[in-house]
Amino acid sequence: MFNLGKWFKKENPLQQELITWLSGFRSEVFPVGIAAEWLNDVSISQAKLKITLQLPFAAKQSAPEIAAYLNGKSGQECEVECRVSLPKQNQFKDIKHIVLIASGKGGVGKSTTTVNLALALRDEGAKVGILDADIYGPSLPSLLGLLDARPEAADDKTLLPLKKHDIAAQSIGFLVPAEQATVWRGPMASQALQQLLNETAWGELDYLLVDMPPGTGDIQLTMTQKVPASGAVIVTTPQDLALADAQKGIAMFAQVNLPILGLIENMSFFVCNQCGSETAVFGQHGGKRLAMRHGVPLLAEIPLHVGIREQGEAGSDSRHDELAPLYQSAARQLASTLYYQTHTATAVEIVITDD
Ligand SMILES: Nc1ncnc2c1ncn2[C@@H]1O[C@H](COP(=O)(O)OP(=O)(O)OP(=O)(O)O)[C@@H](O)[C@H]1O
Repeated sequence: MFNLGKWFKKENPLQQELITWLSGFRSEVFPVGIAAEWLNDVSISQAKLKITLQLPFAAKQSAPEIAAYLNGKSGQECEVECRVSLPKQNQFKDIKHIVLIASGKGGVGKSTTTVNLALALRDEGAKVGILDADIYGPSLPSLLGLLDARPEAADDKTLLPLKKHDIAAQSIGFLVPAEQATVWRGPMASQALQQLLNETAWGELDYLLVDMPPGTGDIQLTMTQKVPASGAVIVTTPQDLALADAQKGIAMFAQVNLPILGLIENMSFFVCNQCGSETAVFGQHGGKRLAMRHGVPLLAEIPLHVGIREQGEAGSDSRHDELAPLYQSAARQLASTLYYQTHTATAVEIVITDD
Protein backbone atom coordinates (compact mmCIF):
# COMPACT_ATOMS: atom_id res chain seq x y z
CA MET A 1 0.00 0.00 0.00
CA PHE A 2 1.14 3.61 -0.49
CA ASN A 3 2.91 5.15 2.41
CA LEU A 4 2.04 8.71 1.53
CA GLY A 5 2.25 9.98 5.10
CA LYS A 6 6.02 9.95 4.75
CA TRP A 7 5.83 12.89 2.32
CA PHE A 8 4.54 15.21 4.96
CA LYS A 9 6.83 14.52 7.88
CA LYS A 10 9.02 17.55 8.27
CA GLU A 11 12.14 15.54 8.94
CA ASN A 12 11.53 13.38 5.85
CA PRO A 13 13.76 14.37 2.95
CA LEU A 14 11.11 13.34 0.37
CA GLN A 15 9.49 16.76 0.33
CA GLN A 16 12.82 18.23 -0.55
CA GLU A 17 13.22 15.48 -3.12
CA LEU A 18 10.00 16.59 -4.81
CA ILE A 19 11.48 20.06 -5.25
CA THR A 20 14.72 18.54 -6.54
CA TRP A 21 12.85 16.34 -9.03
CA LEU A 22 10.82 19.31 -10.27
CA SER A 23 13.95 21.37 -10.73
CA GLY A 24 15.40 18.50 -12.80
CA PHE A 25 12.43 18.36 -15.17
CA ARG A 26 13.43 19.41 -18.67
CA SER A 27 11.40 20.09 -21.81
CA GLU A 28 11.25 22.74 -24.53
CA VAL A 29 8.74 24.61 -22.38
CA PHE A 30 10.72 24.22 -19.14
CA PRO A 31 14.32 24.51 -20.36
CA VAL A 32 15.68 25.13 -16.84
CA GLY A 33 13.24 23.02 -14.84
CA ILE A 34 10.31 23.86 -12.56
CA ALA A 35 11.22 26.38 -9.87
CA ALA A 36 10.52 25.59 -6.21
CA GLU A 37 8.46 28.78 -5.83
CA TRP A 38 6.00 27.52 -8.43
CA LEU A 39 5.06 24.61 -6.15
CA ASN A 40 1.82 25.87 -4.66
CA ASP A 41 0.33 22.92 -2.82
CA VAL A 42 0.90 19.24 -2.09
CA SER A 43 -1.89 17.04 -0.73
CA ILE A 44 -3.16 13.45 -0.73
CA SER A 45 -6.46 12.41 -2.22
CA GLN A 46 -7.60 8.82 -2.78
CA ALA A 47 -4.09 7.49 -2.26
CA LYS A 48 -2.72 9.86 -4.88
CA LEU A 49 -0.15 12.55 -4.36
CA LYS A 50 -1.71 15.76 -5.66
CA ILE A 51 0.53 18.62 -6.63
CA THR A 52 -0.58 22.10 -7.61
CA LEU A 53 1.82 24.29 -9.54
CA GLN A 54 1.35 27.98 -10.17
CA LEU A 55 3.13 28.72 -13.43
CA PRO A 56 4.23 32.22 -14.51
CA PHE A 57 3.36 31.55 -18.17
CA ALA A 58 0.56 29.81 -20.06
CA ALA A 59 1.41 26.10 -20.00
CA LYS A 60 -1.49 24.54 -18.10
CA GLN A 61 -1.63 21.50 -20.35
CA SER A 62 1.92 20.50 -19.39
CA ALA A 63 0.37 18.85 -16.30
CA PRO A 64 0.14 15.25 -17.63
CA GLU A 65 3.77 15.33 -18.83
CA ILE A 66 4.98 16.58 -15.44
CA ALA A 67 2.82 13.99 -13.63
CA ALA A 68 4.27 11.16 -15.73
CA TYR A 69 7.80 12.38 -14.92
CA LEU A 70 7.04 12.53 -11.18
CA ASN A 71 5.42 9.08 -11.27
CA GLY A 72 8.64 7.73 -12.71
CA LYS A 73 10.83 9.51 -10.18
CA SER A 74 8.81 8.75 -7.07
CA GLY A 75 7.21 5.40 -7.82
CA GLN A 76 4.01 6.96 -6.36
CA GLU A 77 0.89 7.83 -8.31
CA CYS A 78 0.97 11.59 -8.84
CA GLU A 79 -1.60 14.02 -10.14
CA VAL A 80 -0.51 17.49 -11.20
CA GLU A 81 -2.69 20.54 -11.60
CA CYS A 82 -1.21 23.63 -13.22
CA ARG A 83 -2.63 27.09 -12.64
CA VAL A 84 -1.42 30.10 -14.53
CA SER A 85 -0.65 33.51 -13.09
CA LEU A 86 1.71 35.76 -15.02
CA PRO A 87 3.92 38.04 -12.91
CA LYS A 88 2.85 41.67 -12.72
CA GLN A 89 4.45 43.44 -15.62
CA ASN A 90 2.46 45.77 -17.73
CA GLN A 91 3.80 46.29 -21.15
CA PHE A 92 0.90 48.49 -22.18
CA LYS A 93 -2.07 49.42 -19.97
CA ASP A 94 -3.05 46.12 -18.26
CA ILE A 95 -1.64 43.98 -21.07
CA LYS A 96 1.34 41.87 -20.07
CA HIS A 97 2.61 40.92 -23.52
CA ILE A 98 1.83 42.16 -27.02
CA VAL A 99 2.88 39.72 -29.74
CA LEU A 100 2.85 40.60 -33.45
CA ILE A 101 1.82 37.82 -35.83
CA ALA A 102 3.30 38.62 -39.22
CA SER A 103 3.90 37.08 -42.60
CA GLY A 104 6.00 38.24 -45.51
CA LYS A 105 3.53 36.93 -48.06
CA GLY A 106 -0.28 37.21 -48.13
CA GLY A 107 -2.63 34.24 -47.89
CA VAL A 108 -0.28 31.94 -45.97
CA GLY A 109 -2.80 31.50 -43.14
CA LYS A 110 -1.60 34.24 -40.77
CA SER A 111 -5.07 35.21 -39.49
CA THR A 112 -6.14 31.57 -39.12
CA THR A 113 -2.95 30.88 -37.17
CA THR A 114 -3.48 33.97 -34.98
CA VAL A 115 -6.96 32.82 -33.97
CA ASN A 116 -5.78 29.26 -33.31
CA LEU A 117 -2.83 30.46 -31.25
CA ALA A 118 -5.17 32.69 -29.23
CA LEU A 119 -7.51 29.75 -28.58
CA ALA A 120 -4.55 27.60 -27.59
CA LEU A 121 -3.20 30.24 -25.18
CA ARG A 122 -6.69 30.47 -23.66
CA ASP A 123 -6.69 26.69 -23.20
CA GLU A 124 -3.27 26.95 -21.57
CA GLY A 125 -4.84 29.17 -18.90
CA ALA A 126 -4.23 32.72 -20.18
CA LYS A 127 -6.42 35.78 -20.67
CA VAL A 128 -6.12 36.55 -24.36
CA GLY A 129 -7.07 39.24 -26.85
CA ILE A 130 -6.66 39.67 -30.60
CA LEU A 131 -6.19 42.97 -32.38
CA ASP A 132 -6.83 42.59 -36.09
CA ALA A 133 -4.45 45.12 -37.62
CA ASP A 134 -4.78 43.65 -41.09
CA ILE A 135 -6.29 46.94 -42.24
CA TYR A 136 -6.46 45.85 -45.88
CA GLY A 137 -8.16 42.50 -45.32
CA PRO A 138 -9.54 42.17 -41.80
CA SER A 139 -10.59 38.54 -41.37
CA LEU A 140 -11.11 38.41 -37.60
CA PRO A 141 -14.85 39.23 -37.78
CA SER A 142 -15.47 36.19 -39.97
CA LEU A 143 -12.97 33.86 -38.24
CA LEU A 144 -14.70 34.52 -34.91
CA GLY A 145 -18.21 34.41 -36.37
CA LEU A 146 -18.76 38.10 -35.56
CA LEU A 147 -19.52 39.47 -39.01
CA ASP A 148 -22.48 41.60 -37.95
CA ALA A 149 -21.25 42.51 -34.50
CA ARG A 150 -20.32 46.07 -33.55
CA PRO A 151 -18.31 47.09 -30.49
CA GLU A 152 -20.08 49.19 -27.85
CA ALA A 153 -18.66 52.39 -26.41
CA ALA A 154 -17.16 52.13 -22.92
CA ASP A 155 -17.26 55.93 -22.64
CA ASP A 156 -16.93 58.79 -25.11
CA LYS A 157 -13.27 57.93 -25.76
CA THR A 158 -13.03 54.15 -25.67
CA LEU A 159 -14.69 51.10 -27.17
CA LEU A 160 -15.27 47.79 -25.48
CA PRO A 161 -13.70 44.86 -27.34
CA LEU A 162 -16.08 42.19 -28.56
CA LYS A 163 -15.90 38.86 -26.73
CA LYS A 164 -16.04 35.46 -28.42
CA HIS A 165 -14.84 32.10 -27.14
CA ASP A 166 -13.56 33.99 -24.07
CA ILE A 167 -11.25 36.07 -26.26
CA ALA A 168 -11.33 39.87 -26.44
CA ALA A 169 -11.37 41.03 -30.06
CA GLN A 170 -11.04 44.31 -31.89
CA SER A 171 -10.83 44.81 -35.64
CA ILE A 172 -11.06 47.60 -38.14
CA GLY A 173 -13.56 45.26 -39.82
CA PHE A 174 -16.01 45.90 -36.95
CA LEU A 175 -15.88 49.64 -37.57
CA VAL A 176 -15.26 50.45 -41.23
CA PRO A 177 -16.65 48.88 -44.44
CA ALA A 178 -13.93 46.78 -46.13
CA GLU A 179 -13.88 48.86 -49.33
CA GLN A 180 -13.18 52.03 -47.30
CA ALA A 181 -10.11 50.65 -45.48
CA THR A 182 -8.50 49.18 -48.60
CA VAL A 183 -7.85 52.64 -50.06
CA TRP A 184 -6.06 53.95 -46.94
CA ARG A 185 -2.47 54.97 -47.38
CA GLY A 186 0.37 54.08 -44.99
CA PRO A 187 0.04 56.87 -42.38
CA MET A 188 -3.72 56.34 -42.11
CA ALA A 189 -3.27 52.60 -41.70
CA SER A 190 -0.69 52.91 -38.93
CA GLN A 191 -2.75 55.59 -37.21
CA ALA A 192 -5.77 53.30 -37.33
CA LEU A 193 -3.73 50.55 -35.67
CA GLN A 194 -2.61 52.88 -32.89
CA GLN A 195 -6.14 54.09 -32.34
CA LEU A 196 -7.50 50.56 -32.18
CA LEU A 197 -4.84 49.63 -29.64
CA ASN A 198 -5.12 52.78 -27.51
CA GLU A 199 -8.84 53.36 -27.63
CA THR A 200 -10.02 49.86 -26.83
CA ALA A 201 -10.76 49.09 -23.18
CA TRP A 202 -8.93 45.76 -23.28
CA GLY A 203 -9.05 45.15 -19.54
CA GLU A 204 -6.51 42.79 -18.04
CA LEU A 205 -4.83 40.56 -20.63
CA ASP A 206 -1.89 38.19 -20.43
CA TYR A 207 -1.33 38.13 -24.18
CA LEU A 208 -2.61 40.41 -26.94
CA LEU A 209 -1.94 38.95 -30.39
CA VAL A 210 -1.78 41.50 -33.20
CA ASP A 211 -2.67 40.15 -36.65
CA MET A 212 -0.44 42.34 -38.85
CA PRO A 213 -1.08 43.13 -42.52
CA PRO A 214 1.00 40.82 -44.76
CA GLY A 215 4.24 42.18 -46.20
CA THR A 216 7.46 43.78 -45.09
CA GLY A 217 7.15 47.28 -46.51
CA ASP A 218 7.05 50.72 -44.93
CA ILE A 219 3.53 50.29 -43.57
CA GLN A 220 4.44 47.14 -41.63
CA LEU A 221 7.69 48.69 -40.41
CA THR A 222 5.93 51.84 -39.15
CA MET A 223 3.26 49.74 -37.46
CA THR A 224 5.91 47.61 -35.76
CA GLN A 225 7.60 50.72 -34.41
CA LYS A 226 4.33 52.10 -33.04
CA VAL A 227 3.34 49.06 -30.99
CA PRO A 228 5.10 48.26 -27.70
CA ALA A 229 5.48 44.57 -28.56
CA SER A 230 7.45 41.86 -26.71
CA GLY A 231 8.19 39.99 -29.92
CA ALA A 232 6.90 38.64 -33.21
CA VAL A 233 5.88 35.30 -34.67
CA ILE A 234 6.28 34.77 -38.41
CA VAL A 235 3.89 32.55 -40.34
CA THR A 236 5.03 31.06 -43.64
CA THR A 237 4.28 28.19 -45.98
CA PRO A 238 7.09 25.91 -47.23
CA GLN A 239 7.02 27.49 -50.72
CA ASP A 240 10.27 29.19 -51.77
CA LEU A 241 8.47 32.44 -52.46
CA ALA A 242 6.81 32.52 -49.04
CA LEU A 243 10.07 31.58 -47.33
CA ALA A 244 11.94 34.37 -49.12
CA ASP A 245 9.31 36.82 -47.86
CA ALA A 246 9.43 35.34 -44.35
CA GLN A 247 13.18 35.98 -44.41
CA LYS A 248 12.47 39.63 -45.25
CA GLY A 249 10.13 39.68 -42.23
CA ILE A 250 12.93 38.39 -39.99
CA ALA A 251 15.21 41.14 -41.35
CA MET A 252 12.52 43.78 -40.77
CA PHE A 253 12.07 42.85 -37.10
CA ALA A 254 15.85 42.67 -36.63
CA GLN A 255 16.08 46.21 -37.96
CA VAL A 256 13.87 47.44 -35.09
CA ASN A 257 15.38 45.03 -32.53
CA LEU A 258 12.15 43.13 -31.98
CA PRO A 259 12.83 39.52 -30.93
CA ILE A 260 11.47 36.80 -33.18
CA LEU A 261 9.72 34.39 -30.83
CA GLY A 262 9.31 31.71 -33.46
CA LEU A 263 8.30 30.62 -36.92
CA ILE A 264 5.13 28.71 -37.76
CA GLU A 265 5.08 26.75 -40.99
CA ASN A 266 1.50 26.47 -42.20
CA MET A 267 0.20 24.12 -44.92
CA SER A 268 3.34 22.02 -44.35
CA PHE A 269 1.90 18.84 -45.83
CA PHE A 270 -1.41 17.35 -46.86
CA VAL A 271 -2.73 14.20 -45.18
CA CYS A 272 -4.98 12.09 -47.41
CA ASN A 273 -8.12 11.29 -45.45
CA GLN A 274 -8.55 8.07 -47.46
CA CYS A 275 -5.15 6.43 -47.05
CA GLY A 276 -3.42 8.66 -44.46
CA SER A 277 -0.39 9.32 -46.69
CA GLU A 278 1.37 12.67 -46.35
CA THR A 279 2.15 14.82 -49.40
CA ALA A 280 4.45 17.84 -49.20
CA VAL A 281 2.37 19.99 -51.58
CA PHE A 282 4.51 23.12 -51.21
CA GLY A 283 7.94 21.53 -50.63
CA GLN A 284 9.55 20.11 -47.56
CA HIS A 285 11.33 21.39 -44.44
CA GLY A 286 11.75 24.94 -45.77
CA GLY A 287 10.47 26.39 -42.47
CA LYS A 288 12.84 24.19 -40.47
CA ARG A 289 15.82 25.30 -42.55
CA LEU A 290 14.88 28.98 -42.30
CA ALA A 291 14.39 28.70 -38.53
CA MET A 292 17.77 26.99 -38.11
CA ARG A 293 19.52 29.53 -40.29
CA HIS A 294 18.29 32.39 -38.11
CA GLY A 295 18.44 30.59 -34.76
CA VAL A 296 14.71 30.97 -34.09
CA PRO A 297 12.43 28.19 -32.82
CA LEU A 298 10.12 26.43 -35.27
CA LEU A 299 6.96 26.49 -33.15
CA ALA A 300 4.84 24.23 -35.36
CA GLU A 301 4.39 22.58 -38.73
CA ILE A 302 0.65 22.74 -39.37
CA PRO A 303 -0.78 20.50 -42.11
CA LEU A 304 -3.06 21.60 -44.90
CA HIS A 305 -6.25 20.29 -43.37
CA VAL A 306 -9.87 20.71 -44.36
CA GLY A 307 -10.78 20.99 -40.65
CA ILE A 308 -8.86 24.29 -40.42
CA ARG A 309 -10.79 25.88 -43.27
CA GLU A 310 -14.10 24.55 -41.93
CA GLN A 311 -13.38 25.84 -38.43
CA GLY A 312 -12.51 29.27 -39.87
CA GLU A 313 -15.65 29.43 -41.97
CA ALA A 314 -17.84 28.42 -39.04
CA GLY A 315 -16.17 30.92 -36.68
CA SER A 316 -15.88 28.03 -34.27
CA ASP A 317 -13.38 27.29 -31.51
CA SER A 318 -13.51 23.53 -31.82
CA ARG A 319 -10.38 22.17 -33.38
CA HIS A 320 -9.79 18.83 -35.01
CA ASP A 321 -8.20 16.25 -32.67
CA GLU A 322 -5.12 16.00 -34.91
CA LEU A 323 -4.56 19.75 -34.97
CA ALA A 324 -5.25 20.92 -31.42
CA PRO A 325 -2.01 19.44 -29.95
CA LEU A 326 0.07 21.23 -32.60
CA TYR A 327 -1.35 24.64 -31.71
CA GLN A 328 -1.21 23.88 -27.96
CA SER A 329 2.46 22.98 -28.16
CA ALA A 330 3.22 26.14 -30.18
CA ALA A 331 1.32 28.28 -27.64
CA ARG A 332 3.20 26.79 -24.65
CA GLN A 333 6.55 27.33 -26.34
CA LEU A 334 5.63 30.89 -27.21
CA ALA A 335 4.51 31.64 -23.64
CA SER A 336 7.66 30.06 -22.21
CA THR A 337 9.94 32.00 -24.56
CA LEU A 338 8.24 35.26 -23.56
CA TYR A 339 8.70 34.44 -19.88
CA TYR A 340 12.37 33.52 -20.13
CA GLN A 341 13.02 36.50 -22.36
CA THR A 342 11.99 38.83 -19.52
CA HIS A 343 13.21 36.66 -16.61
CA THR A 344 16.62 35.49 -17.65
CA ALA A 345 17.74 34.88 -14.10
CA THR A 346 19.44 31.54 -14.59
CA ALA A 347 21.71 31.94 -11.62
CA VAL A 348 25.30 30.95 -12.23
CA GLU A 349 27.11 30.11 -9.04
CA ILE A 350 30.77 31.05 -9.08
CA VAL A 351 32.81 29.17 -6.52
CA ILE A 352 36.32 30.41 -5.81
CA THR A 353 38.56 27.79 -4.28
CA ASP A 354 42.18 27.78 -3.13
CA ASP A 355 43.32 25.26 -5.78
N1 LIG B 1 -3.53 24.79 -42.60
C1 LIG B 1 -4.59 25.10 -43.34
N2 LIG B 1 -5.33 24.13 -43.93
C2 LIG B 1 -6.40 24.43 -44.71
N3 LIG B 1 -6.81 25.68 -44.98
C3 LIG B 1 -6.11 26.69 -44.41
C4 LIG B 1 -4.99 26.47 -43.56
N4 LIG B 1 -4.52 27.67 -43.14
C5 LIG B 1 -5.32 28.59 -43.70
N5 LIG B 1 -6.27 28.03 -44.47
C6 LIG B 1 -7.29 28.70 -45.28
O1 LIG B 1 -6.59 29.56 -46.19
C7 LIG B 1 -7.30 30.78 -46.39
C8 LIG B 1 -6.40 31.98 -46.07
O2 LIG B 1 -6.13 31.97 -44.68
P1 LIG B 1 -5.92 33.32 -43.84
O3 LIG B 1 -7.02 34.30 -44.12
O4 LIG B 1 -5.69 32.93 -42.43
O5 LIG B 1 -4.58 33.83 -44.50
P2 LIG B 1 -3.82 35.21 -44.25
O6 LIG B 1 -2.37 34.91 -44.40
O7 LIG B 1 -4.24 35.85 -42.99
O8 LIG B 1 -4.35 36.04 -45.47
P3 LIG B 1 -4.12 37.60 -45.76
O9 LIG B 1 -2.74 37.72 -46.24
O10 LIG B 1 -5.13 37.89 -46.83
O11 LIG B 1 -4.38 38.35 -44.51
C9 LIG B 1 -8.53 30.67 -45.51
O12 LIG B 1 -9.61 30.23 -46.30
C10 LIG B 1 -8.19 29.61 -44.47
O13 LIG B 1 -9.32 28.92 -43.99
